Amino acid sequence: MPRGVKLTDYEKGQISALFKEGISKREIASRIGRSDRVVRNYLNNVDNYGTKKRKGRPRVLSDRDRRSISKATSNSTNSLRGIRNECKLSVSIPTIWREINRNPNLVREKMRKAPRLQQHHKDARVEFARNNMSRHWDQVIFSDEKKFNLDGPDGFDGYWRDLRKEPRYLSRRNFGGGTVMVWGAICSKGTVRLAFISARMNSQEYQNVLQDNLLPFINSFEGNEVIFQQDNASVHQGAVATAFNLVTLSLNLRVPSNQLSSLSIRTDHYTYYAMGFKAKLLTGALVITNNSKAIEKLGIQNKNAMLGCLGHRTEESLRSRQIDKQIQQIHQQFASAIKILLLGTAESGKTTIIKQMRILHINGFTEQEKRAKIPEIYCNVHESIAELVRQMDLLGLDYDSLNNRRSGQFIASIDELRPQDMTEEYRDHVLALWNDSGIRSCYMRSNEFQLLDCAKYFLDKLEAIARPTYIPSTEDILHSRKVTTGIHQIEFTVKIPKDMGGGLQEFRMFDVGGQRDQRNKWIQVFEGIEAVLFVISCGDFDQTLREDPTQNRLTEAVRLFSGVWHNRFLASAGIIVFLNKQDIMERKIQAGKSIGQYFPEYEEYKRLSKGGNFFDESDRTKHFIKQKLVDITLEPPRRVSRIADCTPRECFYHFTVATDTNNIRRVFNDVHNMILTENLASIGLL
Ligand SMILES: Nc1nc2c(ncn2[C@@H]2O[C@H](COP(=O)(O)OP(=O)(O)OP(=O)(O)O)[C@@H](O)[C@H]2O)c(=O)[nH]1
Ligand SMILES: [Mg+2]
Repeated sequence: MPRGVKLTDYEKGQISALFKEGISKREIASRIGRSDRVVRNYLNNVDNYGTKKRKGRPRVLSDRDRRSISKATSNSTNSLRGIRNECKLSVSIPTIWREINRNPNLVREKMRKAPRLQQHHKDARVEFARNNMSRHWDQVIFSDEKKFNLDGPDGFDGYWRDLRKEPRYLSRRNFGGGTVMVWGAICSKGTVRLAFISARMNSQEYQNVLQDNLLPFINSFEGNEVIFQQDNASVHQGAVATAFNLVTLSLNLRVPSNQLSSLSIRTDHYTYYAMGFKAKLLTGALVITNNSKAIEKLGIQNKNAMLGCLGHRTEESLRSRQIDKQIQQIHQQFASAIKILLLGTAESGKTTIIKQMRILHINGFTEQEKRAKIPEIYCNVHESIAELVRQMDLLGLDYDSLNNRRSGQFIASIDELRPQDMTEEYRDHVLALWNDSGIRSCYMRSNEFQLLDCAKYFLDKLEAIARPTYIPSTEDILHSRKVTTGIHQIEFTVKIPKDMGGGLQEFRMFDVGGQRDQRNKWIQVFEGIEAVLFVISCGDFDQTLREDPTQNRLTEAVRLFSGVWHNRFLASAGIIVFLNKQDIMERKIQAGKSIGQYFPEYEEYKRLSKGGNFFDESDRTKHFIKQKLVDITLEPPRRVSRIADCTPRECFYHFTVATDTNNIRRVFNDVHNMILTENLASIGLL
C-alpha cells in the first residue's frame, strides 16, 4: 500500500501546540484534517518522525533508466551489452536482462525469414514470366547443389513445445557428425545422376561434375536444343567467367570432339524465381558464360557467338572440325606477334610511345644508350634557343639588356649547327637569354612559330645538362625529339592476363615518320597489321604545320585520321586513337587560350553540350576533339572494302600523356586486353 503524505512542519507545530493544551489526539486529527494514526505516530516519536529507512537494497535503476532500457530494447537486435551502452548505464548485464524480463511487453524471439521482394524484383519477375511464356520448359535442365547434415538441418531446430510433456532433445554427435554435398539436376526427361561433391567445390571439380554427369545425360536429348540452368555461384562463374575460359574449359573437360560439337554458347540471361531459389537462366548452353561485367570489360561484341549447336551426326562432325580449327586459330593468334602500326602527324608523339614500350616491356635504356642521347639533347637545346632568338626580331620584341642582345647574336652566329660541347661560354649565353623577359614573352607566343615541345623542359634544366658529368635520365630521353624518317620497328613480349589464359604475347610495333613527305612510305607496312594506333596531339590546336604554315596542325591530324579510317588496306585493322599531349592542352587552356579561336564550331558544341558532364574547359575541349573523330567514324564507308566484311567497326579512344610512363602503362594494358578480346571475337569465340 502506498504511504501517505508526510506531515509538514506547519502541521507538526499545530499538533504539538494543540496537544500541550490537552486536546485529545483524535480531536487534533479531526481539526487538522489528518488521520488518527499519523497524529499518533508523530506524538509517539516527535524527534525521529519521518526518518525511518526503506527495507532492502536500494534500486540501481531509476524509473528513467528503466524507461530508456525499454525504449532501446523495443524491436531491436541489439545485445544486452549494446543496450547497456546505448543507455549509458553502469550496471551489470544481468541487471539489464532482469529489467527486460520484468517488462511484460518484451519477449525474445527468432526473426522470421521472409524474402524481401521490392517492387523492382516483382516487376522483373513479371517481366520474365511474360517473356518466357512460350519457352519450351521441357528443354530446360535445372541444376543446384545441396548440403545434407547428418545431425539434422542447420538452423531449423525450433519446435512447438507442449509444456505438459517432456522436452525433446536434438541428438548431436560430438564426433563423427558431418555433412554431404550433392549436385543434382532435373528436367522433363527425368533426373540426372546425383554427384557427391566436396563441401567447398572448386571450379575444376564443377567442370568434372558436368563432364561425368551432365554430358552423358545430354546425349539423351538426341539433337534437340538443351538449356542448362545454374545459379551463378562463383565456382560456376569461375569455370566459365570469360569466353577464353570457355575454350580452355572445353579442352579441360577432355570432351570427345563429337560431344564438343553439341556445346552451344549463348550469353542471354534472365533472373527468375523458381523452386524456391533465385537463379539465372542461361539459354542454349551447356557451359555458359553470363558474366555480363566481364563481357563489357572485354568489349565482346558478338554476345551470341555459337560454338556449335546440337544437330545430326554429320553436322556434328562438321562442326567438330570447325571447332578444332578455331582452337587451332586461337593457338596461332597467341603464338604469332600482334602487329601494331603507329600513325599520326609529325610531333604527335609516336616515337615517344615506342620509347615507353621500351621502358615498360624491354629493359629501358642502358647507360651507353643514355649517353648516346646527349648530342640529340644538345641539338634540342640549341634549336629551341636559336628559334626564340630568331623570332625576337621577327616579332619585334626587345631584350632586357644590351648584354642579352649580344648573347642573342652569339647564338645566331652558331647558325643551325649545335655546339659540339656545352662550353661555359655557350651555357652562360643561353642561361642569360632564357632568363630574359623578352625571350619569355617570345616563348609565350610560340604557337605563332615552330618551337619544339621540349624547349622549356630542356632550357629549364640547362645547368644540369651543361655539366660534363651529365647523363640523361629516362625522362630526358622521353622529352628529347628527333624527326623520324623511314620505318622503325620494336619487338617485345607482354604477359597475357591470367583470366585470358596466361602466357606471353609477342608484339611488333612499327614507327613511321609523320611529316607529309614521309607518309608515302606508310603503305609498305599496311600488310598484316592487326591494329593501328593513331596518335593525335590535342595540344596542337593553336599551331600550324612545320611543312605548311598555312595549315592548322589539328585540322591536318583530323583529315589524316579520316584518310586512315577510310583506307581500304586498313579496313580489317582495329583502330585505337591516343588523344595525346593532354598536359600541353591543359596548360594552354589554363593560360586562357580557347580552341574556339581556331575552331569556330566549338562555340556551337559548347552551346549544345551545356548540360554535359564536363569537369572544366579542358575536359570539354578534349571531348570536342574526340567528337571530331567520332563524327568521321560515323560517316558511311567511302567504298565497299575488298578486305573487310560489312560488320560495323569500332574505334577505341584514350586520352594520353606520352611522356608519362604510368599513364602509358595503364592505357597500354587496356589496349592489350582489347586486342586479345577482339582477336577471340574475330574468330567467333566471343
Ligand atoms: N609534354 C608532352 N610532350 C610530349 C607528349 N608526347 C610527345 N611529346 C613530345 O613531343 C615531341 C615529339 O614527339 P615524337 O614522339 O618525336 O613525335 P613523332 O610523332 O614521333 O613525330 P615524327 O617522328 O616527326 O612523326 C617530343 O619532344 C616528345 O617528348 C606529351 O604527351 N606531353
Ligand atoms: Mg617519330
